[in-house]
Amino acid sequence: MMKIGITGGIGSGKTTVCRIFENLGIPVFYADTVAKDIMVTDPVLIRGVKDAFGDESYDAAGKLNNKHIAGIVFNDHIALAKLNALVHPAVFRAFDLWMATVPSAAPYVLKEAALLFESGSNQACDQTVLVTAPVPTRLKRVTERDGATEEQVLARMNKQLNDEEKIKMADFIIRNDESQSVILQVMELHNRFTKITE
Ligand SMILES: CC(C)(COP(=O)(O)OP(=O)(O)OC[C@H]1O[C@@H](n2cnc3c(N)ncnc32)[C@H](O)[C@@H]1O)[C@@H](O)C(=O)NCCC(=O)NCCS
Ligand SMILES: Nc1ncnc2c1ncn2[C@@H]1O[C@H](COP(=O)(O)OP(=O)(O)OP(=O)(O)O)[C@@H](O)[C@H]1O
Repeated sequence: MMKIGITGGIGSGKTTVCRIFENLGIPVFYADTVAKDIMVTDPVLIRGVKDAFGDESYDAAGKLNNKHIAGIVFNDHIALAKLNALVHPAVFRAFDLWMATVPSAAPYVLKEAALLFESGSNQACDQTVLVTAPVPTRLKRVTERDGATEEQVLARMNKQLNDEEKIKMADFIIRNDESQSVILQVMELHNRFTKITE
């Protein structure tokens, strides 16, 4: 089964784009959502997170204290590397398990990940798609969506590769800058990927 990796910086709109592919019947693995899920369900990972960032990383009910962890890792690159080293291998394993559940009739699957290139996960994909949008647009989207400050969003942006670097690595680009139809761009790629697998 052909695997397409899809990525984009914070607020680029990759999840929005993936919802369109889902409406076309394409199975999508949301790595960021799965990461959040396993961080509260995988006992080995929970122990590792507590050891690295303190017991206050979880509340009494076992809910992840996102603010606490984000406050540490997006201000300290060594702490972020430690978190990534704990979470990313577990997400790779979850992806392999998910692949085994995909209906064989699906023409291809998408793996959506904020850190597709940074984590090396692109190497296990047949093709890659990058969703781009100008930085001011992305800042506006995320501050409105999450109620975050520009500084908080910039701190995350600075921990991700910039678009210039990712454009060089990606096979296809979807421009989500509101100047052209995203649906048409998705349809064009969908037709191309479907043809490859015919
Ligand atoms: C640090 C955490 C607790 C912050 O939680 P919070 O609810 O505030 O943010 P959320 O998970 O919704 O992420 C929002 C966006 O932040 C950016 N971001 C998240 N984690 C990272 C990271 N490790 N490096 C760079 N950017 C990141 C992405 O653009 C992501 O889509 C959480 O993001 C986390 O556990 N991250 C580690 C897992 C990870 O690497 N996820 C992303 C790729 S799989
Ligand atoms: N073309 C667009 N026009 C208007 N709003 C948009 C557009 N694309 C995305 N958005 C909005 O911008 C916000 C960010 O989009 P989305 O959550 O898809 O981005 P993302 O790349 O998945 O972000 P993150 O890395 O934070 O997970 C959302 O609130 C979404 O509804």
